[in-house]
Amino acid sequence: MKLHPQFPYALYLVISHEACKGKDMIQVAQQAIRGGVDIIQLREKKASEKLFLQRAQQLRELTEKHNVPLIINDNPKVASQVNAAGIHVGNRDSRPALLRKKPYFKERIIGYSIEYLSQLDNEQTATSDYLGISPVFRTDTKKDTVTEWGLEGISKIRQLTTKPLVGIGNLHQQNAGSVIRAGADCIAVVSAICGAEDPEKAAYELKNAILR
Ligand SMILES: Cc1ncc(COP(=O)(O)OP(=O)(O)O)c(N)n1
Ligand SMILES: Cc1ncsc1CCOP(=O)(O)O
Ligand SMILES: [Mg+2]
Repeated sequence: MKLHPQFPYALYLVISHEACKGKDMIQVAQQAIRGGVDIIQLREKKASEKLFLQRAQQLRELTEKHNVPLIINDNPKVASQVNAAGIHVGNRDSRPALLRKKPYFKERIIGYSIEYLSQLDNEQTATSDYLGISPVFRTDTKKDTVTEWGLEGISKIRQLTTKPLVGIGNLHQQNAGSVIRAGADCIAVVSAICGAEDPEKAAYELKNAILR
């Protein structure tokens, strides 16, 4: 597979304390980096702002050491407080076009979730650096979703935009290759790595399935 020049990452870990199910989140992230994860998003939907910030700071130390970009989900304040590489937002969050006007986000990565085809024509998509195809397949990790895009949805979106496409939602070693072949540039996972017995091995095998 060929990496997208504007988003040269193939395997994207979306992590939270909760998804690690009792394991230490920083250790899971460290193992995942060893296994080949290229970029990490911290997605804390239930933590207080204080805990979110603490976890973001810990993850930032680790990712900085390994030169892995850290993306913060939803929260621009936490992103700038930890000097993150960027932010991921959806339709119920801060708008990419408004974020882009803030000095902090001028040169940072902004990811935007695609839930409706009509979003491809909006200003938010135009100002974003990558699009999350959300979800590719229905998943228990995020239940408030709209469109289950499937492989056909990815192919369709691929024909309509040259933006980097990140597939997310119930992706694992067995379907990662087909998601890339359908037109995605990158695979994002929560459970396939955070919930794995051996996160390093899970990341390594996923990476191989993507690059094969
Ligand atoms: C890479 C990636 N793609 C999509 C999402 C979903 O974002 P959003 O629609 O804002 O939903 P929440 O994650 O906030 O529940 C994502 N986080 N990452
Ligand atoms: C954050 C997010 N956005 C769309 S699906 C999803 C969760 C993906 O989790 P999993 O990889 O466990 O299916
Ligand atoms: Mg969001």
